[in-house]
Amino acid sequence: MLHANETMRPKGAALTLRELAFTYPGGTEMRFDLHVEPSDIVAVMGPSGSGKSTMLNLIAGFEQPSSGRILIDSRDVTRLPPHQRGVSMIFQENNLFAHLTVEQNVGLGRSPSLRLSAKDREDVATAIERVGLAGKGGRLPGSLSGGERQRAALARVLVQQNPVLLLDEPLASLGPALKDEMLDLIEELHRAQRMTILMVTHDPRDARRLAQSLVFIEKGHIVATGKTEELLREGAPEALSHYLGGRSVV
Ligand SMILES: Nc1ncnc2c1ncn2[C@@H]1O[C@H](COP(=O)(O)OP(=O)(O)OP(=O)(O)O)[C@@H](O)[C@H]1O
Repeated sequence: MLHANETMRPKGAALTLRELAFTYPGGTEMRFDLHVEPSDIVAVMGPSGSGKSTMLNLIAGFEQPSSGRILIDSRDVTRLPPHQRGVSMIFQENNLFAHLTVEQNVGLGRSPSLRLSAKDREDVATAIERVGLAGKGGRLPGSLSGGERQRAALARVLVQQNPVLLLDEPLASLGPALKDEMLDLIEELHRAQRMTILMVTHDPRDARRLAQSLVFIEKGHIVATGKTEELLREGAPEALSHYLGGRSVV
């Protein structure tokens, strides 16, 4: 369904976290060190409360680290506002403005003031079509299903054309069939745009399906990284095996 073309050309950026430190008021310090190669897809796993969302929020610029650096390719984005980082993020839900149509929500990915050129409008329409929402551009998010709303959020990512995409449990509220469709779509988008992807998931099947690499976080630190298959097999580090319970066996 998707093809890379002139307007949506392949790209991805290396992502590096260097001694990135952050502490919530009254919490203990989290510290992240990570390097992701351009266009890799990385699954981020770990127990509830371990810091997965916090790490993504730091990368996106929604939280500020107390020290350390975030590099996207060789650009230091640590102190840049979110919209200047080249990072898109999709959450579990509430990715769309309820009072704006699908078209407008997607258009925001190109212009925050929705001043769109003819070319922008064309790209918005193409993106909406690519995620399978043709004919639904005039709808408000409230009249879409949960899966369709997540598709609209992906269409916005397409027009943003950022080299890094962060997915914070984007499939968690979807049933199994819809989840599969979304995974297919994410794979297709990745083939077309080659963005570097970090995806938080609690489901080892999602990790296996999409991500070559896996990062395991515990208590605010990355305690294991490696190839997804290897880490998910028996013999994974103790903390990861414990977290996975019986689910690690292929
Ligand atoms: N705004 C906040 N203020 C204070 N503490 C917070 C805040 N947000 C998160 N925390 C705490 O920071 C820790 C890490 O939270 P985070 O949301 O990053 O975990 P997570 O791994 O994404 O969890 P989950 O899998 O449940 O979504 C938790 O102990 C959480 O209670």
